[in-house]
Order: sequence, then C-alpha cells, then structure tokens
Amino acid sequence: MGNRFIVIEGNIGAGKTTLATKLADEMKAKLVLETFEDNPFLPKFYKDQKRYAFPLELSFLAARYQQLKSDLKQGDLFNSIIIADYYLMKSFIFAKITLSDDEFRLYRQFFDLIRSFSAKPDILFYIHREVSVLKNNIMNRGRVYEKDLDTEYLSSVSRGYFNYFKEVRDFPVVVVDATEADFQNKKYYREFAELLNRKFPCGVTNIKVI
Ligand SMILES: Nc1ncnc2c1ncn2[C@@H]1O[C@H](COP(=O)(O)OP(=O)(O)OP(=O)(O)O)[C@@H](O)[C@H]1O
Repeated sequence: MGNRFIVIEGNIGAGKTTLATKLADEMKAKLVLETFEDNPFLPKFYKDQKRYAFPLELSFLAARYQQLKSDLKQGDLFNSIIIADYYLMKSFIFAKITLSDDEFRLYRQFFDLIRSFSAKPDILFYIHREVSVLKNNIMNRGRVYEKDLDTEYLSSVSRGYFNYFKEVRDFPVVVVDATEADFQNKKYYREFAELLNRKFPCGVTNIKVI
C-alpha cells in the first residue's frame, strides 16, 4: 500500500514548502501547504510576542484544523498520495514555546480536542539544518516581520521538535540532516526523493544527505 500521507517538517526557513511542492509535482500527489500569509496576528506577534502569542496560536490551530479536515478527507487518503508541509503537532510545539504556562494549559484543552480528529502521517521527514543556515535562508527570503528572528528562538523550535520526536512510537520519523544540502540542487533533491522508496521503522531514524 505504501505511504499515503507524507509530511515534510522542519524549522522556520528549512525549505519545507519548496521540497514538498517538488515532491508532490513529481509524484502527482495532492499538496497540502500551510497558510500563514493571511494571518493578521503573525506580524503583530513578531513585534510583541507576549501580547499576541495566544491569539496567534489559537488562530493557527483553527486554520490548520480546518485545512486538514477538508484536505485529508477519508476518501482522499485512500485514493491519492498526500504531501503536506506541516503536521498538526507543529502548532503544539510552537505554542509550548510562545505561550506562558497558564495560557498553554488552556491552549492544550483545545489542542487535545482537535488532535483526536486529525490523521496520523504514514511517514514524517524532518529537514534538519543548523540555525546559522536557517537564519541565512530567512534573511534571503526577506519577509519583513521575520527580520529580527533570533537564534535562541530558532534553537528552541529545533529542541521542541526533537523533544516531541522522542515520544513518537506509531509512525516513522526520519530526521534528515541537510545542513550541507540544498534541495534546489538536483543531486540532493534526487537523494532525498529516493528516501521515499525506503521503508523505515516507527520512531526516529537519523539520515544524512551528502
Ligand atoms: N504556531 C506558530 N506559532 C508562531 N509562529 C508560527 C507558528 N506556525 C508558523 N509560524 C510562523 O509562520 C511563518 C511561516 O512558518 P513556516 O516555518 O511554516 O514556514 P517557512 O519558514 O516559510 O518554511 P520553509 O522555509 O521551511 O518552507 C514563520 O514566521 C513561523 O515562525
């Protein structure tokens, strides 16, 4: 039967969207991309994190739930391959970093409700890049509100993902060390694409793309 629901994850600026789009194109798969450009709280959050974190996290959670619900209908999962550039847990990982303890407790109640409706991936690939590389990518793409994104924030997002992966038992998580690999380059892209033909055990496997 193979992998039907494939997730490409990674820190901010890891190159998830480009890679997921290329793969979906090649595999004639349905592409599910995270939408964030229309989120009015995101630019505000980067200016004043304390004040806007809670509405930001709730709005992301609501938007992602809506999207996954409509894009991952049961029928779709049987009929076609789906490639997404995020997994619902991303919301949880970010919220744990951005919210205060009491806000997070409240957030968690909503998250647990929503989580019970969401599909589990058949496989999740996490593109790992060093923070200095992420910072470079973020600067080069030039989204104004991300210009002051600091190293500590990016490091805490990476730690958040790795802590979560330690708990995953029911699907394979492939951590792809791609610090030296640009997937715009055909050689690296092919090397990554070949991983999709391999079988991985549940839990974490570390791979380096060279
Ligand atoms: N739950 C969240 N809480 C706070 N910020 C978030 C959350 N989800 C997304 N963001 C922000 O939205 C923006 C887009 O995030 P994301 O990492 O998905 O895209 P990206 O950096 O364009 O990815 P890539 O370059 O890997 O394709 C980033 O500024 C990110 O920090």
